[in-house]
Amino acid sequence: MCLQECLAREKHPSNPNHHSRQCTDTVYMWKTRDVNSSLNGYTATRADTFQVVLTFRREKIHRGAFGCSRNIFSFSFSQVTSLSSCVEVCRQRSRMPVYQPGRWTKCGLYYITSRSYTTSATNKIKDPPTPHGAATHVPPARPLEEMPGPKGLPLLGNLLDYTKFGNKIISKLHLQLAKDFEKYGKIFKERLGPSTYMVYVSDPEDIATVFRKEGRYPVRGASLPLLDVYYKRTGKPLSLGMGDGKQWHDRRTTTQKKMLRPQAVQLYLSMQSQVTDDFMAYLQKMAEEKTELDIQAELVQYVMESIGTVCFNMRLNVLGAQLQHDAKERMFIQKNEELFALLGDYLFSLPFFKWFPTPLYARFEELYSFVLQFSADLVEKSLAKDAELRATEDSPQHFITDLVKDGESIETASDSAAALFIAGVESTSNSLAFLLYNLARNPDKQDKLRAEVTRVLPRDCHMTPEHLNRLPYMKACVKESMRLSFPVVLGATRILAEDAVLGGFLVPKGTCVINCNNASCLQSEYFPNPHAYSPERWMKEDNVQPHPYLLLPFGHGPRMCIGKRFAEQQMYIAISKLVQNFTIQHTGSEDIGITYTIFGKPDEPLGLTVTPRGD
Ligand code: HEM
Repeated sequence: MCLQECLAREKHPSNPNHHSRQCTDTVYMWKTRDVNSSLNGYTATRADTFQVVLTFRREKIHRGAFGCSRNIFSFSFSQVTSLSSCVEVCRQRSRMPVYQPGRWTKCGLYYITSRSYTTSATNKIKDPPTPHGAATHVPPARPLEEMPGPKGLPLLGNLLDYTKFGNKIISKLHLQLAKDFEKYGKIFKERLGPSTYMVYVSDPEDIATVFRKEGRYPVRGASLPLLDVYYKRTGKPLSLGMGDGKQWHDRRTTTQKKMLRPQAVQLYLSMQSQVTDDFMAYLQKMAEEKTELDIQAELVQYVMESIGTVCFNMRLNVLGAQLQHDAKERMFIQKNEELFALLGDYLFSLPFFKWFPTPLYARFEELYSFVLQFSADLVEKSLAKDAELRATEDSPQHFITDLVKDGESIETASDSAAALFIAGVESTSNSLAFLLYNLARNPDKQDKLRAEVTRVLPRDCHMTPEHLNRLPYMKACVKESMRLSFPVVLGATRILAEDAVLGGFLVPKGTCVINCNNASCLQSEYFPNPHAYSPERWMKEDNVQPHPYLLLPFGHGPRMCIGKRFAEQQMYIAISKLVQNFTIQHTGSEDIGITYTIFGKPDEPLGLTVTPRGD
């Protein structure tokens, strides 16, 4: 029975000449039924208002908890030709995922006639009788070879695109990817070498599928070949976050308990708050003395001090220090920055250095040896200080010693602290710089954030977990800044552990897939007015939340960034205290772009000033 017939049968009980009313509530339990086969065949013909209610269980990523999302959309009948197309429009508008068993719970369908009254009579729409033997129409997945993408050379494929002669220079990769997505759609492939394919995806549903197919020990695929060669040559044991399989997993397990559990990270909150308060005092003093500051450089030193306090449980005293050109700390900052630039440049390059040590490899080794030695010296000092402290204090908090207590060897624990320090400085300082920039460019948002912070956090008070829980707008500001200024050159990459259907193509197990959050984050389909800085998009009161896989700046799943919570906590404290005490202004050029190493950096000085607030 089609809808037209269905409506024609329904008469208002008191006035049989009037067509009705609310036609039906729950049409289908989508958990068990396929949307296309269920809804096709009902053709809407009347120009009445038509509402579709979609309800599904939303998986809250990272926590394993579930929530429910309900969306209602109205159409006139003339806008739709069939219910399935209408439901699909709603689904896309509300950015709900495509139907999956277990995720969808209910799809309700209502009619409100042009006379707009309803009766209690409801009429359940039944499935159209399926002709015997007719198969549900699910288009078969197409082979990977048919997926669109840039044509490559016969043997090399697209490899040369990633050299300095090609269009995929890492520093501006995001711009080329945006063009590719526009040209090929939400998914495209490249060939690296004779038969190795790499697939780029930007649809959040495809991104979710990739994470579901990443396997127990996810493999990133786009590894850092310079590091691989370094560890092979030197024979040193692989550091935290390196290698794959069980070896990677075992190396990470103990450390991750200290870093990703909210309670564990909160233990470091007061240390990070103290460093932040000292930073505020330093900025205040500089303002009083009318000293001009390079805020970006100050942020790097601030993050270094803070992450150093966490990893080594001691102050490095780089905060606000006027570091001499040849000071080891300054050299660490510079060399670490160059190190990440080299790692990024050689992400997809032809690794000649695997076979013979090129000058580039020699430079890399020099830089890496320096930052490792710098961190190892800090570890040594830290352990000596800890031993001293233990003589007087019962159990002072100490990252390395705590890892040892949990079963790590002292060498492994020390190596973890060093690795985290190296990774943490370069990543977080850049994200923080962009956050300040975005707030400076949007004074109304900055004022709104300040109002929230003022309400929740007394001025001379250390940040506590309770304060953090009451600052949703601040968290939205951080999220939105990461959306606009995506912090890593590519979203998380994965080698598929199983075959997957992505964008209608069958992508075989073993293929490297790149989840391009940096592209999806700027698509107007998902984020209306995508270039505007609008933290409100992430606020709970906004009914329609962005799809949970659209923005994953720290990756996702068992291989996600191990420093995520530390980095977030760092940014939360810093930005709350900064807006509370200062007005952040932007005096630089209009639109500052991003240039990528592994991490995104402003491509010119940000031109930020901070002015103390009198209130
Ligand atoms: C804004 C700051 C940061 C961003 C945007 C960021 C981003 C990322 C991303 C995208 C990954 C790959 C995740 C995946 O494949 O799913 C990653 C991995 C990693 N990050 Fe971060 N990160 C940040 C801060 C930090 C900090 C502060 C630390 C250390 C304290 C850190 C240590 C690591 C490590 C060790 C890995 C490798 C994990 C593994 O493979 O097991 N990151 N990060």
